[in-house]
Amino acid sequence: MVNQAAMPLLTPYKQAGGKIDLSHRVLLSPMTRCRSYGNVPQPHAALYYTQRATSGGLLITEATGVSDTAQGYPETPGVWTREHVEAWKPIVDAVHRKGALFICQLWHVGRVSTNDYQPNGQAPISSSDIQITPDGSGIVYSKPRRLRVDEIPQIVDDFRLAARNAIEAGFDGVEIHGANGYLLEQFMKDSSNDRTDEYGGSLENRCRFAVEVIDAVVGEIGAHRVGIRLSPFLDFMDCVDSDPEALGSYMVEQLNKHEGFLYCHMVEPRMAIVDGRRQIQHGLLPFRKAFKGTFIAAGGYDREEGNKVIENGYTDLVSFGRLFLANPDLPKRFELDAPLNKYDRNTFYTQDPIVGYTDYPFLDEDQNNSVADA
Ligand SMILES: Cc1cc2nc3c(=O)[nH]c(=O)nc-3n(C[C@H](O)[C@H](O)[C@H](O)COP(=O)(O)O)c2cc1C
Repeated sequence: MVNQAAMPLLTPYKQAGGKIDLSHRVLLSPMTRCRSYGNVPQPHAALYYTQRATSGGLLITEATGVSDTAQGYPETPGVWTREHVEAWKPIVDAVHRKGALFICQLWHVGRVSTNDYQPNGQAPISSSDIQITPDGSGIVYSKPRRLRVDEIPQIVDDFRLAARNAIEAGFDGVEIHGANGYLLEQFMKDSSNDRTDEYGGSLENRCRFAVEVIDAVVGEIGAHRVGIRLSPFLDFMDCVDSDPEALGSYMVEQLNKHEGFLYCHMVEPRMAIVDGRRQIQHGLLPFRKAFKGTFIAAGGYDREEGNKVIENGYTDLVSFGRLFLANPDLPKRFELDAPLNKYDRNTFYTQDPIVGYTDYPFLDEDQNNSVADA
């Protein structure tokens, strides 16, 4: 039998002088699951996350709201009230009992929302009043309201307090959601930011809000507990930048100013079709090279591609989204090169506490062995 335990994804990783000390490099990507009724994390989340927790693993939570204006999807969790903190505690404890690190992703949707999700039915807030163009999916996001300069410190402070709350709930750190077209990106990218004040125009100005959030969160809980997720190449939610390399590089420079920053987590450009096959474009190398700390790559990875990018040093760690959603024992399956459960898109964002959430099957032990020996 081949000794597959030595495969690159399953080798340990230890961050020099930092918190990350892992037995393998197969991370759970942050994934919104819409099962936190009334924004309160539920006991079924403890089962979902512990199913995916391993000793020496690292999990990132679904995006978690920093305030009552941060919402744009049904039943997503928050971390801005005492009730939220108390509800997270047993979930975090359960994951820790399995020996995994657990990071809370902090989120503000900005304009990816409708008035129905907002307090008093007000308009969602954003960097501008540019509405997301309806894409035929049936969802129409509301026209946002441009934040005034004097309102921005309050939003920055919401991130700071949410980070403090996450630490109080027991999380090992936070990941600032600076990706996928949400509020931080609405400021960073030039398609969604038409401001003419100090938060718009130049790259430095467009990144000012994100940098203020990073600085405030680092000031509150320490750089060693703060990571960030960025997706300079993506065009989700109409957020596109005309120079993604410059944007990503500028942000990495800002992170490097914080000695011991927890990690930089970046999402690949969209998959390209090459010779009829979907391929990852591997656009993150310049950022990986420039960033001084732990680097996480995400977006389209599987066992083969994940092993490749660890082996050639393209990244330190890889996060897996849909494959981990559907395969609670993903590291085990990778180890055995076992077949994977298929994910069901129809239940990604539904509210059932079990179906499509905690009912994806684990490998049966006998099947494990036969696959490993094959
Ligand atoms: C159901 C679902 C929910 C997601 N929610 C989030 C989220 O809350 N925060 C985030 O940064 N990305 C989110 N993503 C993106 C994933 O983290 C990941 O980047 C994406 O699925 C690509 O990786 P994959 O090919 O491994 O699935 C979500 C993806 C899916 C499928």
